[in-house]
Amino acid sequence: MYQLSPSILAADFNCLGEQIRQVEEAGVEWLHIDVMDGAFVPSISFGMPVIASIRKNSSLFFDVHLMIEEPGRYIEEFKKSGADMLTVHAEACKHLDSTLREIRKAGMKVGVAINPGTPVSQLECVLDLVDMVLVMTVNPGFGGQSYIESCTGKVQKLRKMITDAGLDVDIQVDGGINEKTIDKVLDAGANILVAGSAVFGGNIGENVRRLKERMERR
Ligand SMILES: O=C(CO)[C@H](O)[C@H](O)COP(=O)(O)O
Ligand SMILES: [Co+2]
Repeated sequence: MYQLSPSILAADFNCLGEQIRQVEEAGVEWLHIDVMDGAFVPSISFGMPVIASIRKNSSLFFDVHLMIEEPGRYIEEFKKSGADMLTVHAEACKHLDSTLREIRKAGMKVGVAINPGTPVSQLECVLDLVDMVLVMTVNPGFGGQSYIESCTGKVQKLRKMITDAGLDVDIQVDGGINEKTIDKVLDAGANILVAGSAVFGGNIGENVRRLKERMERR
């Protein structure tokens, strides 16, 4: 299964509902929602009230990327706001195993993310608890950054780890994904692609069509 998950961090918040409607109309099924706390990452974005508000008018799969310290504190609140999946950073959880189990128990899909400086070996003990691993391909905190080349090898390694373990886990990549970088991440084994600037910069429908076309060739 391949999915394009547009990151609303790059959307125009003055007409957020309308822009989400446009990606939905262009045939996207997932929406990437970046929550930042100003502690785990330098920047602050938005939280549950915004998610609850956009939930009212969208049936997209809400893929919520939590760039917050100790996200285990807010699992129920994110569930109530309408999240379908919570992805937490391995670096942000003191008790990663129990946080991942709690997300599952709350009835959501489970994701774990790693920063560019974190090796994939760190995930070995939790791979069987997750539906998806998010390999950050930029340092988290801001949209519009350039893809970090060393992350391609991490995706390859992770795909091998998952296959060798006989598991069915999605690999998401996030940061600097565009028409120039899309083929190498797909070749490396990623199947869920986040794109912010490459979707919301310019003609949304046309951007989605071009990126999806590259994924559908696989
Ligand atoms: O998690 C993120 C930043 O921390 C965003 O999802 C990411 O930056 C997407 O933006 P772009 O496609 O413009 O790089
Ligand atoms: Co993100």
